[in-house]
Amino acid sequence: AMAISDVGLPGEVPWKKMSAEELENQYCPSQWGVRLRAEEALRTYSQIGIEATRRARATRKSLLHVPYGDGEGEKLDIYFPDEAAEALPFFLFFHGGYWQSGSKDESAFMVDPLTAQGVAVVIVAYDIAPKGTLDQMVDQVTRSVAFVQKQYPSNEGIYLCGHSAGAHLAAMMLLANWTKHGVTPNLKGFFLVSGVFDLEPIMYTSQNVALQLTLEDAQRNSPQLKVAQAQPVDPTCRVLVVVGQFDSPEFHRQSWEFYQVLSTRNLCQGEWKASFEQLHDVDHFEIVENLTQKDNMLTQIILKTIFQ
Ligand SMILES: N[C@@H](CC(=O)c1ccccc1NC=O)C(=O)O
Repeated sequence: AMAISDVGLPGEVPWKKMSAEELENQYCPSQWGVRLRAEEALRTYSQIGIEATRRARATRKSLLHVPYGDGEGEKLDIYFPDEAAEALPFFLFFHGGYWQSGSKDESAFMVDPLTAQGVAVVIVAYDIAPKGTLDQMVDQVTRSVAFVQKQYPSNEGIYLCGHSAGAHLAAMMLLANWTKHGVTPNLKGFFLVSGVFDLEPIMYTSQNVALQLTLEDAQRNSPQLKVAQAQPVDPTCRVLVVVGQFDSPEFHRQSWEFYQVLSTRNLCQGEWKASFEQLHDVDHFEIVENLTQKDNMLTQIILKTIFQ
């Protein structure tokens, strides 16, 4: 089969040497599970998310469908710990689904174990494609973070977590210009779970039918290309890049290369306090499904980071 492109240095951009079919497969997470077949893996993920959300809404104090902007899709859900407190850490979650599926209403996976330890959890909705463009989604996520800071100015830290496409949106917040939002959020940590940080290969997959990314869109929205020029907001802010053992080689490469660029001393002084973790025995979906469990490795890493 024809390679997508023959330009680029060999070894540096392995995806450019792949056939269209191979690239499609590398960027189809449900093909890589070891326990369930594709449709079953997606159905299980959705069922666990729906059940966790039902439970969170039934058992936790919450504010649901709170508008963070004027748009119909600009809503977020806040779940609170049982004990009222003035100052809480806030954990914001951005769901995945390749910027074209998923919703906040089936993504409250981590609410139970985090609120039980005194963390407020915010599940953020954004306008997925084709309604929303990538630039609009990045702007919405930026405004959702600014909104939480404005509503809870005495928060004990804002932690951003995203999965897959949501990890991309969270990573874009490393580049945000907060001055035009009238507030600097108290960002203390990023948890980037099985993310995509260089969007160019996505252009050559079926995902781009809905996304319609041009090369300029992809480059402008690729934290992999832009983060070296960004200023760390707070030198103590941690960035954890995590990928599942059974994520595809391309997902492993995306996470590893993003961690590498974060750990490289950059032009604007300093570097991010980044770490990299490959989580044992989980695929692209189990890595998030397991956040419903308090004794899960990633849940423990998140709690340790928040309460260190
Ligand atoms: N169509 C994709 C679905 C997918 O990628 C996905 C689904 C739910 C949550 C995250 C996902 N991936 C990245 O955003 C697949 O079959 O794997």
